[in-house]
Amino acid sequence: MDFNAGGKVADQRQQCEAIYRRRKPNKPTQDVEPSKQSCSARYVGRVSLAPAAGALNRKTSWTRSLSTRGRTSVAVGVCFEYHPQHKEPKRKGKRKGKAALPKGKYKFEEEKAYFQEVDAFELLEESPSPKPTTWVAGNQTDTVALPKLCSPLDKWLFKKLNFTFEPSSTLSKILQTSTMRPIPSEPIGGNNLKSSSLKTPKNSSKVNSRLPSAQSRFELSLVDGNVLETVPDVGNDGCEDIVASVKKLSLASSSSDSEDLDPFRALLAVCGQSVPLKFRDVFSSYCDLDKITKIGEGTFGEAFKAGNYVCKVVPIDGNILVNGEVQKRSEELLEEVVLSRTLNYLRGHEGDFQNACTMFIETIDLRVCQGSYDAALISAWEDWDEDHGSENDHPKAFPDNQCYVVFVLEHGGKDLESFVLRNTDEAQSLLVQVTAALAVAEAAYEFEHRDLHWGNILLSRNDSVTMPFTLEGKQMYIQTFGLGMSIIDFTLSRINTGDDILFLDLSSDPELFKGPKGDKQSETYRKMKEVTEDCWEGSFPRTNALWLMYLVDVLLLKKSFERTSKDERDFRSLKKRLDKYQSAREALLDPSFSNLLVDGGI
Ligand SMILES: Nc1ncnc2c1ncn2[C@@H]1O[C@H](COP(=O)(O)OP(=O)(O)OP(=O)(O)O)[C@@H](O)[C@H]1O
Repeated sequence: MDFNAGGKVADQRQQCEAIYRRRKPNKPTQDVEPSKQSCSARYVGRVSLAPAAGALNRKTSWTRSLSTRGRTSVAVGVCFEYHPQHKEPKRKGKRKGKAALPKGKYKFEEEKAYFQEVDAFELLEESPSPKPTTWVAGNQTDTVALPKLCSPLDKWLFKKLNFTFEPSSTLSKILQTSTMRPIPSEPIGGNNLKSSSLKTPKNSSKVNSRLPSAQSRFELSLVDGNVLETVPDVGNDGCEDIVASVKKLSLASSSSDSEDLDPFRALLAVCGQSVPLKFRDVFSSYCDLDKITKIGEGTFGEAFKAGNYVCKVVPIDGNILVNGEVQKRSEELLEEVVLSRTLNYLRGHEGDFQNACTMFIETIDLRVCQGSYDAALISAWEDWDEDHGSENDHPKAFPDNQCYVVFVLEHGGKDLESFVLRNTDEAQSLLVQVTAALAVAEAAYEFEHRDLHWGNILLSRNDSVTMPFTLEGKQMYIQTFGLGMSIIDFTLSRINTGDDILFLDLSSDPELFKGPKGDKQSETYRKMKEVTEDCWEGSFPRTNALWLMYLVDVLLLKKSFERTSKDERDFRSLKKRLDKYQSAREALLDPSFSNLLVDGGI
């Protein structure tokens, strides 16, 4: 490749220390009078409590790992129950919230020294991450200004009452395809499709996605109208009455009584359930419970490996703080579901075959669970904590009535932060894969990821030589050198589903843009703000190019792999050119990528 060409307050602070570990150090404390706190603070006003005394000590990059991708906000309302959790002190020398460090070739000392150097130089504090504000669904044609921070479901209701008297067509579509059920324990890429589920011509995708997935079977079967026939026995308790549930929901949605539009019920319906399940019902579909292992954690999610899949467990709607954060609400999850389902369509099973790729993580299934954490999950959580030192609260704190959404995802491998790249070939392929994925999603859905930091890019090794994708009708292949890449975490992403524009209004999260000067991730948020002029509903594919520039920086500054000084010069000149591109689509035309792209001849 030739790159040259191209609380509450004071009395509670002490207790708060245990659960506000992720807060940024060195931030001025913003105390809030109890009188000013209210339930609505959960959505609109976010209140900072004093950071833990220990947190005032500057963290090193070495311990910052997860925090950079965590959220910093703390929403406090009088309406939450306060449940302080007493975690045991971290084991010395462990990286908090980190995936296992690669063994063997991993140059631990070298990378540690590098991080220390970086800390001394540029990273004065953690990059702030977005607050979990509510999703906003806009509509290109609506001229009526929507309130800024109302729930998507409210907006759906708003639109229904004022415009169409129908639920959002995006949500309707999702409801129509609410039951995606993988066959339990089937290996990824298994090919035992049932003939009944293959009747639709929509399966004739031009895209050679890796292999037909379990999910496609269910989506296809839904197109056939065989929903109940093809739903296997997975967690049957909760989904006996899927159709009734969905019907009930649509009836509710045509009523003018907003109380009928219970977002939790909508979420259940979207997940093809009428009642929440128990964890063991869901997990036992994928593996023996004693085989569950934890593989990662985020501010909101605990990620467990179950068979060949990853189950990300996100607590919802509860009143206790989890990992220092107010829990996400059903309506927020509804939007995330719509977004991840929409990206699933890119896999070529449905819809726009002009644009297709398999580089966005596949959402295999979505489930709503209720209850305290299962013993098997607690045991997996504790094992991981023992090995890695969890930054999250111990899940035994969850009460019996706690609800969760379980995202059953394709296993995408390790995140770029912990993955050890071997050489320049792999690094270049990674860049081309990310660029192509963004280009495809831009073309299909005006997609912008808006938070593509190194924790949100997953990598794995396989025996592939190329990776296919289709961009604006043209099929292409990327040379992979055996590296597979998947993009995760669409919390900040913006997408135009064709019916709705889904985006997170980052103007309501000023902290996001106050990260340390010189920190590449923080600078990228700031550059996005410049580009969008803080108007986050609009389409600004340039933000994708900004994250590509960030990625080049990460490869140059934070990853060590076999490379020459010419390779480094080439990366630097690529970065300069990326600065001129207005989108990932433009970036994909960069001459330096051409050697890794093979025309599929279509
Ligand atoms: N599909 C997957 N395959 C492999 N690992 C995964 C997968 N999904 C999540 N993980 C692991 O779990 C971690 C947490 O996941 P994720 O970032 O989605 O959680 P989150 O709570 O949304 O994070 P954030 O703190 O950014 O909000 C990831 O960094 C990754 O290590």
